[in-house]
Amino acid sequence: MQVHHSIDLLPVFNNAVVTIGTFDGVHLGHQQIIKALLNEVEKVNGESIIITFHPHPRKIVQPDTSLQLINTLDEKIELLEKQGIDHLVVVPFSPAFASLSADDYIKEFLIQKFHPKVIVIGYDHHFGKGRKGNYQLLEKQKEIWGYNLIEIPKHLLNEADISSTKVRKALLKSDIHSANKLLGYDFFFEGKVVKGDQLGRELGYPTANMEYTDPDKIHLGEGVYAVEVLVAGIVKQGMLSIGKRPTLNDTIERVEVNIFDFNENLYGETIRVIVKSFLRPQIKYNDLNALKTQLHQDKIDTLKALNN
Ligand SMILES: Cc1cc2nc3c(=O)[nH]c(=O)nc-3n(C[C@H](O)[C@H](O)[C@H](O)COP(=O)(O)O)c2cc1C
Ligand SMILES: Nc1ncnc2c1ncn2[C@@H]1O[C@H](COP(=O)(O)OP(=O)(O)O)[C@@H](O)[C@H]1O
Repeated sequence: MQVHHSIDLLPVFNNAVVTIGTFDGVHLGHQQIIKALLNEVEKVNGESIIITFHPHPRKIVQPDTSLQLINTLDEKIELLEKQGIDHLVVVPFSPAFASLSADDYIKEFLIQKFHPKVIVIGYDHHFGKGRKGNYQLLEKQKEIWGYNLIEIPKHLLNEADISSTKVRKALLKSDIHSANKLLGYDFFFEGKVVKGDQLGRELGYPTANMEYTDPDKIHLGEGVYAVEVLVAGIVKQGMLSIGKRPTLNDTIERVEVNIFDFNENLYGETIRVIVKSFLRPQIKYNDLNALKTQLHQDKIDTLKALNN
């Protein structure tokens, strides 16, 4: 997959089959759209192109809203790469781009930059200033510009009943089971390992405390989870805790992971956590000994969850 970060340096595409969208999550619904796209590509012997935007359009149009995205841009690139797309065009979304009228968006952007043979689009897709452009407008102009228009049928999108909003809601309420089912892969996030209170090692369970590396990445809800951890390219098993450490009367939410069969210094490293299943909520224990007993049980439960 070729990734293009500028719309002024695009190659000349051969029978471009394009689809446009945010694709946050690259969930099962998105994967259906991509299948439809690849199907058309085969028919016209063309090249598959996904057009996406960065930063997220909402950040430009409504600058005050805080975003909680399922994927960072790098994660999205990685996930789309696996779908077998030829080109990903990451359009730098700017106020100037946002102010293109729907007609100009079609003419100056879609036609001039891509000369599409086929446009594959969801029934609810909107584009151009004030989100005025839609499927009907593309339909009206298809003879003028000579593209074929394929609508992703409503039932295909609705039947699966999958949306990025649903995935976000599930993640926020710690429902990793539903989130992973909707995504069609296991949710993951990355963080830089920072210093904690150095208490973990005393308990016998050292935990790498993580700081999110991307400010727009969604924060998984509180709880204890069975996970896999990717450390320098190697997958390890472990248990993740997200919470305010009620036992210690802490007030800051910590994201920390104890990696099994591992004993190395990770400070400053970036690690990836792949979240497999929810074990339990955060609990306030009477003392550290009770917490330690629970951590022992969590490890047993994690191994059971990961290895069955
Ligand atoms: C799997 C796991 C589960 C945890 N569950 C709880 C919990 O239920 N309640 C709590 O107060 N702290 C919980 N913790 C957090 C511990 O209190 C924390 O790891 C310990 O205080 C060490 O902190 P440190 O990394 O800053 O040294 C959990 C940690 C892990 C790794
Ligand atoms: N099995 C392990 N799991 C997680 N971190 C480990 C492990 N073994 C060694 N470490 C290292 O020890 C640190 C965690 O120890 P801990 O006593 O909890 O300190 P802190 O409170 O600073 O996180 C990690 O940041 C990492 O550098």
